[in-house]
Amino acid sequence: MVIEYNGTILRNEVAIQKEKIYRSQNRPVFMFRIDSQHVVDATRTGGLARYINHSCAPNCVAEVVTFERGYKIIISCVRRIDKGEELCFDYQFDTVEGQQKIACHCGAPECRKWIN
Ligand SMILES: C[S@@+](CC[C@H](N)C(=O)[O-])C[C@H]1O[C@@H](n2cnc3c(N)ncnc32)[C@H](O)[C@@H]1O
Repeated sequence: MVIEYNGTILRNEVAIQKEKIYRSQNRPVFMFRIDSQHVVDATRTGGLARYINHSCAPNCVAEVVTFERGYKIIISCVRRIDKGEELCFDYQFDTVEGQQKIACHCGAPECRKWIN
């Protein structure tokens, strides 16, 4: 394990409302989907893991671990990481029809060109 992605677990409906509020306040939004019903909101309560970028050839993986009392998002390395190397994982965003595409700048030879 490298780091835990901390934040507040929200139901979808609440997350949608919160996102609207953050955007109206010009805040960057940091959210991680854990399943079809829940999102971890790291915008106000999150730690450093929220700053981890996407890569199509990542050195880490994000896994959702389910407990009796909730969830944890664990970021683990998938290979040796050199000192000073940026941490990254594959966001595995779903492609949503009509949603604005985000160009990927990971720079990997196998880059898929888009994050979503
Ligand atoms: C959780 S934030 C990551 C931290 C962010 N780079 C920052 O400085 O706050 C996710 C956002 O970062 C940007 N991002 C992350 N990985 C990227 C990549 N490989 N290429 C382009 N943009 C990326 C996208 O705008 C994405 O929506």
